Amino acid sequence: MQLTPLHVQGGRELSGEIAVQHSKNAALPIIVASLLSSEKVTLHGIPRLSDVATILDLLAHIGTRHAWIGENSLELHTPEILNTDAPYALVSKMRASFIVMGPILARAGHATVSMPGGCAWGPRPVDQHVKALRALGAQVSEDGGNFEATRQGSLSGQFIFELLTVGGTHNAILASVLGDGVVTLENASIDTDVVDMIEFLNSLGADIQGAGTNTITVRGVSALRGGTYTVIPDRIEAGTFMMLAAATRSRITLTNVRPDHLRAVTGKLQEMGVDVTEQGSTLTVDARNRTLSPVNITTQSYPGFPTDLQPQMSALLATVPGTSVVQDPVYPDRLTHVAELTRMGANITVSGYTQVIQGAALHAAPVKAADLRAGAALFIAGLTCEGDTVIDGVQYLNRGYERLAERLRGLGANVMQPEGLLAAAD
Ligand SMILES: CC(=O)N[C@H]1[C@@H](OP(=O)(O)OP(=O)(O)OC[C@H]2O[C@@H](n3ccc(=O)[nH]c3=O)[C@H](O)[C@@H]2O)O[C@H](CO)[C@@H](O)[C@@H]1O
Ligand SMILES: C=C(OP(=O)(O)O)C(=O)O
Repeated sequence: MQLTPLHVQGGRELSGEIAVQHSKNAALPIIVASLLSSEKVTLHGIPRLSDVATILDLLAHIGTRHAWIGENSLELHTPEILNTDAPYALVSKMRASFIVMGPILARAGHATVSMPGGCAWGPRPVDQHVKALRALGAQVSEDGGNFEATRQGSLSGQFIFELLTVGGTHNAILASVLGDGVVTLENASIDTDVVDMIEFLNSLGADIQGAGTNTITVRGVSALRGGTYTVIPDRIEAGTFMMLAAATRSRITLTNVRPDHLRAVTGKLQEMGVDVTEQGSTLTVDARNRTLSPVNITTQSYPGFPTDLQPQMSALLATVPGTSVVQDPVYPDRLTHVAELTRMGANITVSGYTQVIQGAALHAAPVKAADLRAGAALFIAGLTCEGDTVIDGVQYLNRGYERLAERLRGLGANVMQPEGLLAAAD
């Protein structure tokens, strides 16, 4: 859905407290994992986002009935798998949809899932998902833009991922939970979103060992029961707000945070001279009256600096005098923010996946977000400068940030609400 542009008038200090939403990237696989149980599952801490609406549309096609039972609580029930396919129209909207392959295959014995296609910032392969399922005994073929997976018996055996993949680890675990085989995944992702999905599945009776380590063992069980689970706080939203506080040289307190999930981000902000203090699930970022220093960043898998915060960090560093170098080898083409920040006066030179950023004051300009985190970067940049920054492509922000304009207005941000920004998920 095309939304009217967002108007941001910055150049003022922000202050106050903001509650961080629960994690989009943990919630999506947990919603998908609910497909493995034929009983009712209740999830708390589900952010109201367009990505959540998209995954619920896909699950409705597969056979899930859902009901919102509170602002951020959702009941899901999949008594049986009605359709074993995930069509292009639904998968192409959001790449995370590809992991429905695992649970459909587990419950129905076969699954047809459209190839996910590229993102705004470049290719996002799924070869590791396919290799893992094949190594564990499934047959996977490619036909007419779809992957078709079938299995005769339970999945079993060992797979060593060739690289760390969050989605690949999700998919392989989801395919292995039901049955009587034993699956060992080596070089598996230790990402917080993988750990959260495993804890959810184990709470329904799955037998998955090794969460948070590179070796995950899944012992098949005959069925999962229903249950209730609360999703972890969103470390990417928290990191976005931390960078917003630093870029606007403000003091902001974030609640509903897991500071232990944000060590790489906190460390870099401290290295820049930002004061970050933790107290339980609260984190205060203070950049008032400070001269910030440039830093170098290289993205990595968790617990390294996340690629999902690279554009926001680039926007912050574009305001910090001196030379910073930002490298994103995880997604080398994730650079759609650069041309738009340049329209706002940023001095960024790109070579491969490396940005060399010479910090300077930015100025307002009309800009366009081409993806979710690029949109967040432009939002941060707009809040650092006076004048009217008009951000087009607001629908991307709705993918990942719940009621962003309204919540930031609570911190004193001057953001005009475009029509439709609240109506993200139903
Ligand atoms: C919905 C969700 O949770 N999305 C996150 C998830 O995406 P996603 O799970 O898709 O990302 P992966 O962790 O799989 O990708 C990491 C790296 O592995 C590569 N790769 C991945 C799979 C594969 O089969 N082959 C392959 O080469 C990718 O191109 C990338 O370079 O983790 C990314 C990396 O932290 C984040 O940017 C996304 O926001
Ligand atoms: C890129 C993201 O999500 P996805 O993997 O669904 O594209 C993100 O959350 O920043």
